[in-house]
Amino acid sequence: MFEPTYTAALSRLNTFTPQAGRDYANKRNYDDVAHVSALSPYIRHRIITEKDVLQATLARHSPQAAEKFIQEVYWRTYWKGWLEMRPGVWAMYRADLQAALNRVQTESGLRHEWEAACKGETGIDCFDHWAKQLTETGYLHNHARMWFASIWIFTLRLPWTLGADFFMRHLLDGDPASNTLSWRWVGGLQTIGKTYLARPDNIIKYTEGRFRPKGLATFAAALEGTPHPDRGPLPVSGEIDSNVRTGLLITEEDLSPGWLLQQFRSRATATLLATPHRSPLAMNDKVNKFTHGALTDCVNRYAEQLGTVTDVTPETLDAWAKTHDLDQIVTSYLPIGPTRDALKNVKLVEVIRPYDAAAWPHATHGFFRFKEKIPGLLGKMQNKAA
Ligand SMILES: Cc1cc2nc3c(=O)[nH]c(=O)nc-3n(C[C@H](O)[C@H](O)[C@H](O)COP(=O)(O)OP(=O)(O)OC[C@H]3O[C@@H](n4cnc5c(N)ncnc54)[C@H](O)[C@@H]3O)c2cc1C
Repeated sequence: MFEPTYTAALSRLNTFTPQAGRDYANKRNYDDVAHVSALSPYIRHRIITEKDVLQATLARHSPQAAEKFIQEVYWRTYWKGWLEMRPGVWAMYRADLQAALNRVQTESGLRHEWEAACKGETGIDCFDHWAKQLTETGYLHNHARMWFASIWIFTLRLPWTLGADFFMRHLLDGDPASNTLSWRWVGGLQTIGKTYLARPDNIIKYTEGRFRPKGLATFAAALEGTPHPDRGPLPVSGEIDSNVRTGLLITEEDLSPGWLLQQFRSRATATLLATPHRSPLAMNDKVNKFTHGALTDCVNRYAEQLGTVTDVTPETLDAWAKTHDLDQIVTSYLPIGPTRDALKNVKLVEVIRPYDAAAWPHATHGFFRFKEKIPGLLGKMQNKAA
């Protein structure tokens, strides 16, 4: 269903764009991929960027007509900015997940229920269907993700971190900010006291009667958790020194390095995948293949500007830089998440895209406040290179 190439991303964008106006606003909540873009695996890895998607949308629709779709694209941006200012939430998720996985090792009842949920063997037919759809295709509609997370937390009463990890292992678009914070939102940890309850009438309506679940939780009491850490400063973009020997690092966080290559000449390029670090457990091989294929496609697209290309690991990156006699390694900013964690001991010049730099400072509170800035952000975006 998802070919990991720029050509496939562009083709999907072109096919979807005519629908990004009223059709999307009216039908996007139906659990049917025909009414949404299915662009997330591409945008997540910046095979095409948020800016590409927004510009294509605005070339076809007015900002008013495509308001809903534009807002959805900005949800990703908002979540990323929010997490950048509270990196402790990601660290807490990873620690709580490890604790939940330890419980799975020692508590056979929990292990049994967790395995049944992951295999789609709970007896709740819609939930079982989505579990299988996710593991088989690497994609779920947004509404299905919300219902699934809600049933996981409030009906099956499983630890939310295990559910978030299940998504991270199988989603082609598995994203530390969107995934962690959406699961927290469903469980009532993100917007304090506000939970999301999956209701049978809503599922019947938006699956057009395919599912009529019985026995779902009728009440969703917010989970208890540590309060949000205080908001910290945003990261500052690195400055490229154009007088020294420079290499480029490409990671799965940004597979459109053209905007960086306009700023310096790369003597050599290193490529690094941190996909296996998305979970302490084994990743679905479809996810590994998707990021690997997308990285190969990126290298082929930019081959003439990259110099010698070498696959590296966090452990071999320094040695690679020495071999090529580099003074600096430039990369697109690594957002909070597994790639950043894996490279925490390596000195890099991380450059933040102007799109992110303009939007992230507004992710201070809830999305409601953020979305008021969207018209201004769209205006700024048109004048910036990336
Ligand atoms: C529990 C849960 C977990 C999620 N985990 C992830 C994840 O790991 N990775 C991920 O990319 N998205 C995640 N989402 C957000 C959202 O479900 C997906 O981005 C969306 O379903 C992707 O499908 P699409 O491209 O067809 O979306 P469309 O409806 O076509 O939307 C267009 C684009 O807008 C962005 N977008 C839309 N809705 C959201 C949203 N709620 N939050 C953030 N961005 C959004 C995506 O980039 C998407 O490609 C999660 C949502 C929930 C409720």
